[in-house]
Amino acid sequence: MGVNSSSQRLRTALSLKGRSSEKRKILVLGCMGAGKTTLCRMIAKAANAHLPPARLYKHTIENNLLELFKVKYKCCYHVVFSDRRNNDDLEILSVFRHKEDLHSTSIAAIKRLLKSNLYIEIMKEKGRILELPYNAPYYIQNAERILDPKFEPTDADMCAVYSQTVGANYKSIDMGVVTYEVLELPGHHIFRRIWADFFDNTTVIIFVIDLSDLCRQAFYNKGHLQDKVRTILLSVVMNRLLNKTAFILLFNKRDLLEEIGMTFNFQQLGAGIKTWEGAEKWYMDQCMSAIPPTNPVYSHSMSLTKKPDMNTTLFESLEKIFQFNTRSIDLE
Ligand SMILES: Nc1nc2c(ncn2[C@@H]2O[C@H](COP(=O)(O)OP(=O)(O)OP(=O)(O)O)[C@@H](O)[C@H]2O)c(=O)[nH]1
Ligand SMILES: [Mg+2]
Repeated sequence: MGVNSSSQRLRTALSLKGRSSEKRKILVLGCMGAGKTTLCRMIAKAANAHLPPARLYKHTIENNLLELFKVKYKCCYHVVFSDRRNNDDLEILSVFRHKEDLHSTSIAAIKRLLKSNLYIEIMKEKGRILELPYNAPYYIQNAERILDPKFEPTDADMCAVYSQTVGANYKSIDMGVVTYEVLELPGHHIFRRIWADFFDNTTVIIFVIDLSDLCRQAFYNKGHLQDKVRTILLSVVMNRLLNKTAFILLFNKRDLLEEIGMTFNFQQLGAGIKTWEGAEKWYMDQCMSAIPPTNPVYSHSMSLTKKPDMNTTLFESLEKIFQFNTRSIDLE
């Protein structure tokens, strides 16, 4: 998807006539790590709104890479590797605090670990798949470049990065007569308690859902992850401040569902579901059924980082919602 065609589509969606100095609020909600910040960044980019310069992402990207090895260390500190050097290297990284520049000792340790077959060894020893930080394979593939002292973050790096949103991530998109306020609220449960404080006058809620949850064993522990997203969604839609709000359910990380789902056992879901496509449909139906018939709702399944086909999906829905909204305002 070219940025220009995205910009055009988003501008069409947003450029409907409004009253002078009218504000329209788009609230972006969803669980932790679902992809809300990634989405807001893409909307801002398509709207040519101001984005922080790439160099400001450098430190966080390096920390994401380091985190990969810190998690490994926590998961396997008692495992004795065939190459004892691996333990020493993991130990070096576990105590390293990244302040300004990556230390040469840490860079050397990461490079050695990357050359080893550490992942395979850990999985063999532990007999289970590790919970790795978001986009671990991306960081492994791009580690050499990220470790280079002259490293400059690319667009793809900024898409892959994860840093938990604290407070609110706010973008104001000025279209002349109408200003769109895009507000992401953090997904951690501590912050979910205060979501409702931000519900008044919301035109659209974009609720982002991580499809790759379907490939996590925790999803199949009844009452835990499986019902979590639907329960959160239900508590949102039941709020009376949102009885006229339109919903867009954005099922994200389809790339991961497809990749991991190829070999995952979905029969645990029951209802004869065997494929990742079947699981996806089941999940989408479950979540859609949480929205009352009185609220306009659209749903889309996509991968924000791999194939962000927002032209035919998200922006189309926004266009329809704003058209409907403008008509109902005119009728009043
Ligand atoms: N593989 C894959 N990764 C994605 C996709 N969308 C987002 N991510 C990654 O998922 C991680 C979390 O994304 P964020 O957008 O920061 O998540 P968030 O919903 O804002 O999370 P909180 O702010 O903690 O509530 C990041 O590392 C993203 O790069 C996708 O479609 N596919
Ligand atoms: Mg966020």
